[in-house]
Amino acid sequence: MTKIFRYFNRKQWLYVAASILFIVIQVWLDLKLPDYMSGITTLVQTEGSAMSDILIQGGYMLMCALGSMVASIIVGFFAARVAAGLAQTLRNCVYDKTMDFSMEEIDRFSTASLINRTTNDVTQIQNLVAMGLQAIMKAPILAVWAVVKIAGKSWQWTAATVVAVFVLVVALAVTLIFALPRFQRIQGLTDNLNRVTREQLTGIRVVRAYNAEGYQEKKFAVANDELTSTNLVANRVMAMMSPTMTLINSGLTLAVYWIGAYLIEAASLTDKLGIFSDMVVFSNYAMQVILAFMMLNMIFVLLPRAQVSARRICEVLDTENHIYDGAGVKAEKCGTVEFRHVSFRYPGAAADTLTDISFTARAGETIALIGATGSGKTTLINLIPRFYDVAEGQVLVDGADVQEYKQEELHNRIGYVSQKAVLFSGTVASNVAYGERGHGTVSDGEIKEAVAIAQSTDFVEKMEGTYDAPIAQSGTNVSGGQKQRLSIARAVARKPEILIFDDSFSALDYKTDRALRKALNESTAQTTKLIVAQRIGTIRHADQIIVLEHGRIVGKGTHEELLKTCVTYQEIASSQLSKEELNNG
Ligand SMILES: Nc1ncnc2c1ncn2[C@@H]1O[C@H](COP(=O)(O)OP(=O)(O)OP(=O)(O)O)[C@@H](O)[C@H]1O
Repeated sequence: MTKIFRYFNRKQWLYVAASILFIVIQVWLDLKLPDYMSGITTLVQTEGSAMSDILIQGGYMLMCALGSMVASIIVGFFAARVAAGLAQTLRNCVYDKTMDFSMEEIDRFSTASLINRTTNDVTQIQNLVAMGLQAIMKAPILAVWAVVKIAGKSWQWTAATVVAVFVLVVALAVTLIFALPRFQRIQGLTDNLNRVTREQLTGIRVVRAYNAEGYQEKKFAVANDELTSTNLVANRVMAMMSPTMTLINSGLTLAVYWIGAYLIEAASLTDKLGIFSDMVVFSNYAMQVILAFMMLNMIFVLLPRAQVSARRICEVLDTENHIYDGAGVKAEKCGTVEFRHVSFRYPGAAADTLTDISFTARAGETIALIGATGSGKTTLINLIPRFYDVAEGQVLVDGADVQEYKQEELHNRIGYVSQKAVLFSGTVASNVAYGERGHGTVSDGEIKEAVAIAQSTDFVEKMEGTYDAPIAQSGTNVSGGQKQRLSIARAVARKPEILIFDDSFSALDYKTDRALRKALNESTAQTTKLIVAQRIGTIRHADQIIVLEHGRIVGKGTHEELLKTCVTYQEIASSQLSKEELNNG
């Protein structure tokens, strides 16, 4: 939890210092009240006291109470500012860190957990700081000050207060021992619930089409029940604290008056009044001590959760990113890609996904990757933008190892179209001109040109607002093929040296596929293209086709060469092409 304090900025520390000042003022005013009360008790019991004297004392009490209220409001205001500011800083830090994560770290934490850590966990810290700043600071100041005030009054009363505080501390400790592990589980179970809900909502069409609502509901119910029951146990344990506190509080008042009754009875007539007055004052101070611990109790309700959240946030913030920037490369942008004896294994996997991959794509060439599903095509191209680092060998872009590049420099050389087309909420234009490319922003003309190359002009110009037509989150208001074409337009608009298409033509009809490839070849003749494809038709004119099987290259060459030399390619081709097409190469 203390690690989180390093995220306070100077201004927030100033607010904390100001809060402490106002808390001291508040405690001083609170503890002045019993003094005036003692004065009033004495005045009431003294013969000949004037009413005006009592009213004056009462007026002072009122002023103290009002002053305390104002100080408390000011502290609340500062605490809210500090808490909200810290929450904002933490959200920014976690978000920035997550953005820097490589796929390895994202896979390790899971998307649902990262979202939860950025939102729910940060809120837990915010709540603790908002409440804690008032209570954590006030409680010890109040407790110590009140103890100083009552010390020396009567050892019997002091002993009763010590016993009450001891019982209170034991009750707090027992509660924490039971509740803390449960609060730890609650955060993990919340992640799980988020994961199940997310999965269900993103796959809602499949769920409906397969009448799997019942199955999903059961999955959700299991996650929900587990979270609810853990929550219930933890909260029941915490709920015990409030009556325990009230019991101790009432018990102490009773003890103070009981002891007081004996002391008054045993005292001489002249001392009786003094002891009675002391008793009233002492019981007030003793209440303040208990109040301080009750405040701490409030913190202990929030602290365990916040502690777990702080640990989860720090886990993200302290994670060493496996992929870090290289020193930077000044290599001329020409568009060559070379794999030199590359092997790769996913973290935790038992075997290599790619083994000894070597090939070269020269500037302007089109390299196609084909192979059965799971043969490693996506994995291979993901090594070029350095989504993962190789285990062995080297991936070179423009003659330099990708690990030597600053990631931004590397990504500026690449236009990447992922297997699953991704669009962001915004407009057609904002999606096509997305991101930074290192050589100025994408102009309107370039957007139109890229949309035309991606064979999207027709449907974009039919949309209401054309290039400014809204695109919903994840592109749910355009079709799968339209989404793919806009993703291609986005890559083309970057005008990179290297274009990577990961099975990006799969949702296109044959006519559009052909037209798009023709337009791409004409307008991006100088650009090196790496195309993952399932259809032979998409890649048969590539300069080099690489055939992958179980993560190894089993064939390399042109369509005609592979038809003669590579059995795997022949099998793929014979399943897709007619006899004449096969015979004609
Ligand atoms: N993030 C990951 N973590 C662990 N293993 C993975 C991960 N992604 C892919 N794999 C595994 O690596 C292998 C190669 O997957 P990859 O996605 O590269 O295949 P592919 O040839 O692109 O398949 P497809 O044509 O179906 O897209 C598969 O066995 C897959 O299970």
